[in-house]
This record gives sequence, C-alpha cells and structure tokens, in this order.
Amino acid sequence: MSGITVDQARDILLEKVEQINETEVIPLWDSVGRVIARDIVAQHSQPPFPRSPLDGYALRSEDIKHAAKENPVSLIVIDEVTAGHISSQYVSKGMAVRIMTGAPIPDGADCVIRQEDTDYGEVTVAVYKSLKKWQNYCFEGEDYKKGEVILARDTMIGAVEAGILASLGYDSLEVYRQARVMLITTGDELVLPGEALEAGKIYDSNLYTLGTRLRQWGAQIISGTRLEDNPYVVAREIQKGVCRADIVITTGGVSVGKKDIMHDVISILGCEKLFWKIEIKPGMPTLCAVYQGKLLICLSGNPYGAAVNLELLVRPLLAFMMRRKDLELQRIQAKAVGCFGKKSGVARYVRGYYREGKAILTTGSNDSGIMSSMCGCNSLIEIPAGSERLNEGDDVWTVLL
Ligand SMILES: Nc1nc2c(c(=O)[nH]1)N[C@H]1C(S)=C(S)[C@@H](COP(=O)(O)OP(=O)(O)OC[C@H]3O[C@@H](n4cnc5c(N)ncnc54)[C@H](O)[C@@H]3O)O[C@H]1N2
Ligand code: MOO
Repeated sequence: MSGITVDQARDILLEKVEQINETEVIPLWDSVGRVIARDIVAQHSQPPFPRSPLDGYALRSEDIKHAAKENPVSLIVIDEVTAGHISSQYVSKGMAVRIMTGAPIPDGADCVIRQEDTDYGEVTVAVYKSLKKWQNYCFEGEDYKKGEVILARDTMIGAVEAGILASLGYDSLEVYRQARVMLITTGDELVLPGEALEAGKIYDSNLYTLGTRLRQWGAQIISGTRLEDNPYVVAREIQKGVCRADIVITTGGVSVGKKDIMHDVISILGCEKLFWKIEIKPGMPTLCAVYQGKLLICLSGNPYGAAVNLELLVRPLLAFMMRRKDLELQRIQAKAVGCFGKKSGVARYVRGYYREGKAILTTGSNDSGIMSSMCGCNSLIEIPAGSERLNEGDDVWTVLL
C-alpha cells in the first residue's frame, strides 16, 4: 500500500478550498441550516412594552400592601386591556385595570395580581393578597434590548434562531450561499431509477446516496449526472460544469481495471493530481485532483466506499466552506459491542450504531459493495491500521454520522 492516511488526505483537501464569502437574501422559511452573514442587531426591544404574564389586574403594590383573604382591598376598575391592545388610562392610587396575559401594563401600575386572588370584580375588585413592587411584571426588553447583537454573523440558523429572527421582524435575511457541488456517477452498467433494468446493468444508487447526503448537509447539487465509461465524455462534462461548481465529485472508475477511466479524465483535463489511494478500507482507490482551481474528488464506485469517503473527506470540507461547525466530524470513544474478526492492515471503518457510550457492530456484511447493511447505522467504528481482531469490550473510536 503506497497511499496516505485519511487524516493526511483530509488535510490536503482542506488546503485547497476556501470559505464561501458570497451571500444571498433568502426567505426566513428556507433559512434553517443556513449561516447568517451579518450580525443581527435588534431594531426594537423584546418585549417592546412592559406586559402582563397573567390574567388579572394591573395595580399599584402600595395599594394592596395589607391585602389578605380576611382583609380584602377594594380598587376601582377603570379599564380593561387584552393582548394586542393598549389602555390609555393611568393607574392612580386606588385604581386597577383589568388585564389579560400578554397585554401592555398601563402606566402607573407596578404589578399584576392574578385573578384567582381577587373576586373577579368588573366595576370594583376585591384583592385578597399583597404583592411586591414589580411582581408579575414583565419588563420591556427583558428578553433582549434594542441595539443588542442578538445573533452573531456565522451563526447557523435552526428553529430557535428562525423564531428569534421572526421576533425581530425579519421575513428574509442575508446568508452565505451554499456550496455548489457537481455530482457525476460513472459506469456503463448504471441505469437510472425509472429506466428498464437490462441484463448486466444495475441501478445507479450512488447518485441518490451521495446526492441526498450532500443536500442534507446544505450543499446545492448543481448537476447530478450519470455518465458512461468514456473518459472524453466525463472530461467534457466536468469542463462544461466546473465554472459553476465549488467541488466536483465523481464515483467509479478509480481502480486499476480497463474501464477505470478517471485516471484518463484527469490527464485529458490536465488536472493537478493530489493523490491516488488512501490507506483506508473501504474506498482505498480514492483519487483527488485540482481542476481550474476546483477540487475534483473521485470516489470509488462501491456504494459503501463512496459513502464512507463522502463522510470522512467531503463533509469536513463542506463544514469549513459553509461555516457549518455542526458538520465537523465528531469522533467519540466507546466500548465495542460485538466483534470484528479480520485483521486490519489499513485503517478500517465498519458500520456501527452508537448509543450511550457503546459502539455496536452490525451483524451484516461490511463489504464495500453492500448497501443493505448500511441501513440504520449512525456511526463508523474505526479499526486502526495494524489491528488484530476487534473484541467485545475493546475501546474504540467512532465517527458519528
Ligand atoms: N485488480 C484489482 N481490482 C480492484 C482493486 C484492486 O486494487 N485491484 N481495488 C478494488 C477496490 S478496493 C475498489 S473500492 C474498487 C473500486 O472500483 P472503482 O472505483 O473503479 O469503481 P467501479 O469499478 O466503477 O465500481 C465498483 C463497484 O461499484 C458498483 N458501482 C459503481 N458505481 C455505482 C453506482 N453509481 N451505483 C451503484 N453501484 C455502483 C459497480 O458496478 C461495481 O460493482 O475496485 C476494486 N477492484
Ligand atoms: O477500497 Mo474498496 O471500497 O474496499 O472495496
């Protein structure tokens, strides 16, 4: 084996990409998973006015200082205010305003008594309990204040951030653009789902496994194409599309067979070759190059090999390019449950399920061409280069998917 390690491969690739600085304005509805390109400064305080947290009466705490069940204090009810409306009344000594949750507290009042502690009076109200000043009183700006940076640039938007942006009045916002990926699968044997399956052919699954995973990470697939094993056809397609893409990803044709055309493709295009072969199973023959300043990442055709290398190599690139810290690889230590019998000359990544400190090895096949045993896996268990068999209870590192 004359390859490089997967960590070396990742570092080489990371050096060839840049963070995306171009931005675009998108609707708030489409913003989850995108990254904010400007500090978001509050244009108003939240709440924008002091408001009641209860259904009850806004009043002056001084007036009910001695109120108790056996010593009710009677106040004159001068107005009623519900959420969405305002009372223009000033609450003076001996007065109260009937108020509902979320309504602005009128001037003069410094607390709100909940209605359960009164006789629910509409003209006058008997109050059965005392309150301290500012009790049950939500201050203007207690959530955030006008002028504060509420969400810093480079924050990824999730549901909570989308809600905060909505509370600030945004219905669209400026985010960094997505990474653009050109995805090509190669192989004379491939037909697209929906087409007839003739003898010797298989359906193209990589286009979907990789394409949907890339989309899940927030990348934009600018073209997803299946091509025949003809290096000129593949080279032409890359030549045509590369200017619109940040990265070109292909699968198939990277090994040593007669139709392993990607070696020819990179020489036809005159690419700068970065490496061929990584000391890893699966996906050992991965071939990487630079074409017109863009990374060309040629993954093995084997579905598991392609999927694993997409996780280990492409995901960290997208994390960096799109400022998506959540996409950075997360490796955690765990205790193996189950065992793996084969020796590993090179680093091996086997299908696993991680839960509560345990890395559970699946019982299905770990061969590179097998897809069905990938179902339900949420992690890749690392078996370091040079390992003997992996036994139950061994400490292992596992990469979360
Ligand atoms: N003599 C040797 N043969 C092979 C070696 C070797 O060192 N010496 N390496 C093996 C390893 S390891 C791998 S990995 C594969 C890599 O092959 P390629 O990347 O060239 O991929 P293909 O030959 O095109 O395909 C491999 C396999 O995967 C199927 N495939 C391809 N594309 C798709 C797709 N889009 N969807 C579903 N399945 C796909 C394809 O039909 C093949 O069965 O080479 C070994 N050989
Ligand atoms: O490197 Mo290959 O994907 O193991 O069969």
